[in-house]
Amino acid sequence: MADPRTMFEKIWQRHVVVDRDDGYTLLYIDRHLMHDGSAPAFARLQARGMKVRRPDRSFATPDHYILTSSSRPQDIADPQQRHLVEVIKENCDADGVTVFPAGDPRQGIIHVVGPEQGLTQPGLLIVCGDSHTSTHGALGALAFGIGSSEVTHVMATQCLWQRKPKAMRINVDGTLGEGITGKDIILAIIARIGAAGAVGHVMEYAGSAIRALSMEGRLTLCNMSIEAGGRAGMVAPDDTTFTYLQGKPFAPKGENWDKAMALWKSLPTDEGATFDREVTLNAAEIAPMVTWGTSPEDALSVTARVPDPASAPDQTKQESMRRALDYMDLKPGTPMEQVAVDRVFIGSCTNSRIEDLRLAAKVAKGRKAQVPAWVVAGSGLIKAQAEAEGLDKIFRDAGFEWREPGCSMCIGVNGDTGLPGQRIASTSNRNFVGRQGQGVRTHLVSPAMAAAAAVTGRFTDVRKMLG
Ligand SMILES: CC(C)[C@H](C(=O)O)[C@@H](O)C(=O)O
Ligand code: SF4
Repeated sequence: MADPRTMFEKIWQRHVVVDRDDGYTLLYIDRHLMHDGSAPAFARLQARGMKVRRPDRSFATPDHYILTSSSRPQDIADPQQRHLVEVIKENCDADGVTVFPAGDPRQGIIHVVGPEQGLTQPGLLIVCGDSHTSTHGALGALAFGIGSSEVTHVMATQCLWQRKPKAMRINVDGTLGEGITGKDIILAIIARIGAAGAVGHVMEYAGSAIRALSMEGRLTLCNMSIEAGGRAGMVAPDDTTFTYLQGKPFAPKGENWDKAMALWKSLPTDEGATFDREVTLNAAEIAPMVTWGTSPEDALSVTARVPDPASAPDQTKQESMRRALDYMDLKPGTPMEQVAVDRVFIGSCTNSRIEDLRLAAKVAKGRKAQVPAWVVAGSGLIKAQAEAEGLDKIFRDAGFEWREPGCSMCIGVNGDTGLPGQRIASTSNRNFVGRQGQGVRTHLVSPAMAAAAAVTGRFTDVRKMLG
């Protein structure tokens, strides 16, 4: 029998065009996903008189610069941003690339749209000029972010030079408590291994708690692999994956489905395959998580207290903790549940899918938001589905704002920002200094925890509010 291989190894090998002596490998790309930020890469391609080589393998939608107050690009006040949103459609149309433009019901955040359209499939090699491309690994694809010049390279050649990453497995065994989500798992993982804990590695998430996760939960988990420094995140395809994919617009049909299934079932890591590193967590020990600092690794249970820099192992760490606490305006020893929030944001490619909105609505139902709270669905289709289920009404009745799909306040390059000094409970993936606006203090939480913060005005253990 052949040597046991990891899922990453199997997918990597299927895409090797050539191995070069200097350690670089030319890989064939199955899917190239693009967003409005890919416009400069397109311009470079055009400057060389070239067109997209495989338009049938390329897909785009505007997300970063789109407004969430209106889906009409004409309403974007900043001419440069309006140009990015409009030109991606023009470029795609000119080269025959499928695009879901502003105003199209399928438009949304590219990492939400890919899986939703069935473009993301097990065994595929997927790239996009965006670090959160790791999201797509939730379906058993190998998916990673690339730089802008690499985007042009893929447009021109459908290939990409890469150094082979190492493989790491994160095992999460046991049963999650009620109200604990994929977001809490990934924050617990990053708190454990650190924001650089997986640098140079592809992370495979395994174990009974991962198998029990829905597709949405797995997408959240893989989305934040990059926040642990991982090159990619993956979950082996199983019945959850197949059920999710079946019938999606770009999923294989009929005989092709059966063929695809045969391949997909061969992808999971073989028994006895070895990883460069393994980490194990117990799902039962994971509480609703909240970040206190300015890195996703600064995460702890909502029942904990703001940590004391004096307890840090070395001086460098002590100083960085002090800086973070200063920016976040938090005092060591304060119970997280006593920290009041000024705003709430439910959205982003981490947590804007239907299950996220259902969970947040369950907490918001019959209660009243104490602070401004936004709900931004990840795509037009999710927004429509939520409306069909009456979730928008639950949110509106509870005083939440229901907006158009896009990256929105996850990054704030689109006008959706907080005010200096505001503290935001956010379902996004980055709590960096200034990420949601100058001087804004971001705390990463799950959609359930965000809704709980909205209706209580402070961080509240959502377990007390469910059931
Ligand atoms: C703008 C884009 C390139 C960037 C990324 O790579 O992730 C953004 O999506 C982000 O989340 O910071
Ligand atoms: S939602 Fe946020 S993290 Fe995701 S692609 Fe947009 S800006 Fe990046």
